[in-house]
Amino acid sequence: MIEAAGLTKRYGAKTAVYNLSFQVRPGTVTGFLGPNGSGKSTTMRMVLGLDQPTSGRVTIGGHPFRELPNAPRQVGALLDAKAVHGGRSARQHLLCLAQLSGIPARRVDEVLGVVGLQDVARRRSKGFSLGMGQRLGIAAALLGDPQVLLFDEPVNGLDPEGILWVRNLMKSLAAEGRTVFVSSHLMSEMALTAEHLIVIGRGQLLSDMSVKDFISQNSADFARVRTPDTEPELREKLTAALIEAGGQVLPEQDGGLRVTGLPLPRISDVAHDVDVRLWELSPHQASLEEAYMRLTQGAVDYRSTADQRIGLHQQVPAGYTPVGYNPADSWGAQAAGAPQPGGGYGQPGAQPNPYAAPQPQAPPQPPRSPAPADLNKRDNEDAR
Ligand SMILES: Nc1ncnc2c1ncn2[C@@H]1O[C@H](COP(=O)(O)OP(=O)(O)OP(=O)(O)O)[C@@H](O)[C@H]1O
Repeated sequence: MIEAAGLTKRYGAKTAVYNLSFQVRPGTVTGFLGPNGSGKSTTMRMVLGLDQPTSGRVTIGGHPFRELPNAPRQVGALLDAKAVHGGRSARQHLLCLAQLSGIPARRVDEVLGVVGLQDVARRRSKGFSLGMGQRLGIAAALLGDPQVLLFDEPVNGLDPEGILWVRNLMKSLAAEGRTVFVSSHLMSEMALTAEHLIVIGRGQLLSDMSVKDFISQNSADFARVRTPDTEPELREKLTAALIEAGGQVLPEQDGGLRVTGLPLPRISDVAHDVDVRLWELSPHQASLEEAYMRLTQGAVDYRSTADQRIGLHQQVPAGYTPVGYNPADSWGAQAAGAPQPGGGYGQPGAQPNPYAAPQPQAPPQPPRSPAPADLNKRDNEDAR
């Protein structure tokens, strides 16, 4: 098990990870999701002892990585697939790693077979495609047959067949009882691969729950309604009547309406009562990708100016406390120098929120906006 409590990392003035607490359990694939720059790699580097936390603590099986006896046999990781000596062949690269960790050479051939690189094992890795490089990185992670595996964006550069292969590999490793922690910025991919999700934004925990719970909490049902395009006033009339009847109504880009809070028959009755004809009345479910984008939209560092114009830009609200694992119940409360675990911003004992101060370069923030119309394209296309 991987356990983080109050994990914080600052690089000078930049807070990359803030007060992060979570557990990654054996026997399941845990997806680690967040937009670009949200702190996934920094967190993984701290798990692996490659970066020292500014405060807080992270352990594997109860020990900080650097104190693990024979760490390469216990923990395998793919962090940067390009971190390979390009002049060496795939086999030589793995042999060097194996020798450093006292792993027998026959294991090198085994893992080359597992990742499907046996036929190119003697080719220099500098000629490898991005996907082949990812496979070599995965082979290196598997070398010590470890119980704990971390993969940072393992499907980067892989073709659909490669993506499916990684997905099945992660699941089979977890089914063998291993702890599998996989980062991605793609909700759709994680929904197919992981059973548990840890979502972060700007280094902070946004959500920590099973994929099943994430779906049921975030994939709200809604109705799509369209009135005749030729009579725009009917749309306005129906909107007012539906709101009057207790529904929430959002306009969609194609002229339709997204209605929540009213069952379909009631919407039909309301339309009939105000004498509005309908061209469409259909049930839908918000996609998982949309739910993820809504969750993280306040925590995206890099964004198209077009997105800003349509009001997608929000800050993580001050005082926001994610629902999830609270390490105050275990050893987290004792972590040396750790901020009060579980203390959200604005709570007693919490460190000052580094994100609460207005960002000087940030554009003016609109109030929390309804679901942006352009996200509705994936209606009824639940990623699962
Ligand atoms: N060595 C460093 N020095 C300064 N800032 C850093 C350093 N490493 C990371 N950061 C910053 O910390 C933040 C988190 O970066 P990190 O690479 O952990 O995010 P990420 O979620 O892995 O992003 P991506 O999905 O783009 O790989 C970013 O703003 C990044 O610029």
